[in-house]
Amino acid sequence: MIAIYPGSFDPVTLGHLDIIQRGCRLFERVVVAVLRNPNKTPLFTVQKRLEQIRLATQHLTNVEVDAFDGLTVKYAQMREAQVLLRGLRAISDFEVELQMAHTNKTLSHQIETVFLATSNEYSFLSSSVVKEIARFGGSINHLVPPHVALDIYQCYAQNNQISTQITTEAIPSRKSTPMESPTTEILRQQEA
Ligand SMILES: Nc1ncnc2c1ncn2[C@@H]1O[C@H](COP(=O)(O)OP(=O)(O)OP(=O)(O)O)[C@@H](O)[C@H]1O
Ligand SMILES: CC(C)(COP(=O)(O)O)[C@@H](O)C(=O)NCCC(=O)NCCS
Ligand SMILES: [Mg+2]
Repeated sequence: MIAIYPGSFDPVTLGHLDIIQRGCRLFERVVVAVLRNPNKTPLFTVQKRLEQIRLATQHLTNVEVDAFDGLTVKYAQMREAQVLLRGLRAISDFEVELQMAHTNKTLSHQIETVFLATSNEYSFLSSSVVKEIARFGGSINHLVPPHVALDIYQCYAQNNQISTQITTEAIPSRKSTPMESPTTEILRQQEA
């Protein structure tokens, strides 16, 4: 069975990765699908988010990472997937997720939404929380993969939104120069 795990992933967190890893044990294939959403102003481009997720999931053999636009169920049909995989953290998620699942059911009766409950340690974690902590100089090393932490710090540094108040322990050791993209650099090193 093929499952689509759709979302914004701006950026991918350890909470998302936990859902992906557990999904991989349940389904033959998990397609992490990043929505190209013209209504949102994300921190990272879709291309960058794809790179971040690919690097973070490269140890998983049955994961694919892709971008899509339009309706999620149409994308799922195109990929011949039977399941939409989503995570649930709290009641607040439940309301939105249930509405989404019901809407999707009206659009395609064949496709089932499957929810995985968040793991305890990630129940508070969201991409927004990560960005907020980083913006104000806190450490995010326990919340996202190292290459994503570098990307975020770099992004805020470039935007002058992060200040000298970032403590050195908040920033993982880095080899790249400030203007380079750490994720791209890591991918390049691995391809070499
Ligand atoms: N910590 C987590 N545990 C379980 N599921 C999660 C977690 N974080 C996100 N998800 C799930 O991943 C899917 C994609 O979520 P999304 O890309 O909106 O991430 P987010 O962390 O909620 O980001 P944002 O703060 O931008 O809303 C949703 O189903 C969401 O419920
Ligand atoms: C992308 C997403 C799954 C929400 O992702 P998010 O949890 O990252 O906000 C949802 O907005 C979506 O499916 N968008 C595509 C448009 C669509 O299919 N809408 C109908 C279902 S609400
Ligand atoms: Mg969300």
